[in-house]
Amino acid sequence: MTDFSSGGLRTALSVNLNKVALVRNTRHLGIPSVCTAATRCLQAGAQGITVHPRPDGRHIRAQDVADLAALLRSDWPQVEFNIEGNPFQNLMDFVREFRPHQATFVPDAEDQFTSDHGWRFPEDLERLKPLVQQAQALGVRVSLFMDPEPAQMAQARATGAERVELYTEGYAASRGRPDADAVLARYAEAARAAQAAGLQVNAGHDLSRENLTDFLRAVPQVREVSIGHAFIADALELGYAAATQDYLRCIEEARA
Ligand SMILES: CC(=O)[C@@H](O)[C@H](O)COP(=O)(O)O
Ligand SMILES: NCC(=O)COP(=O)(O)O
Repeated sequence: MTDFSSGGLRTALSVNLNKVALVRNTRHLGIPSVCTAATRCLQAGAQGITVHPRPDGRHIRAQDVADLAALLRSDWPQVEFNIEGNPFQNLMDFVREFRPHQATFVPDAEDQFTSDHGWRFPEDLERLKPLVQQAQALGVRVSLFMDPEPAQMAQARATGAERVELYTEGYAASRGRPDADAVLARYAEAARAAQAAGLQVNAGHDLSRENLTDFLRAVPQVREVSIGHAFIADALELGYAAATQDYLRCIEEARA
């Protein structure tokens, strides 16, 4: 949950468990467990759990979503559950069955290597509206996965969605390049445009311990970062608890 206690906004850390499931799926032994991973990260202070149950089941599968929903409902009721996916594929089935706190609409093809673009407006506006309404009628907040384009944010809001998630691969890839400052400024501009349109802002994709603090210092009022690939890579070396604490420290450093 976002913490307003100090008057400022503390960005929530939502751990994406896709890659725990990816490793688990390489044997029929049930380990590593996504529920154990979630428990360890939440015990260490993470504020949310994110999963992306892709149609091909390459990592997170329907049973994982069911198990995590039950775990959070029973043991961690204050923790945000965020389910990502394409609402024109299998996402709405999960939204209807599990009613997560948030559904992140991602325009991925079924066979896509990984998420690599956001929604486009006006092309996607009319077809997204009814799905946003369906999710919200179930009490589910909707976040739209978006490229950092300020001019797209007013129409993103016109879908009825409450949030956008800025797709941050472009930021991560720009680090160390001559245009890095300009790229980061673009993300800040996109966030301000989103907020001016009445949207709250999340961020994710290729965020890491190396790039997270600078991003949050430059981009205002980010409500939630969802981090998976780099987080799980760090957890393989440090353990879930130490990795969680490192990422929480990165978030805190951005507030200093
Ligand atoms: C939407 C997004 O950027 C990520 O959350 C996505 O879940 C990554 O998917 P993979 O873990 O399958 O690469
Ligand atoms: N929405 C981004 C996410 O959940 C995880 O992306 P990544 O950290 O695995 O690139």
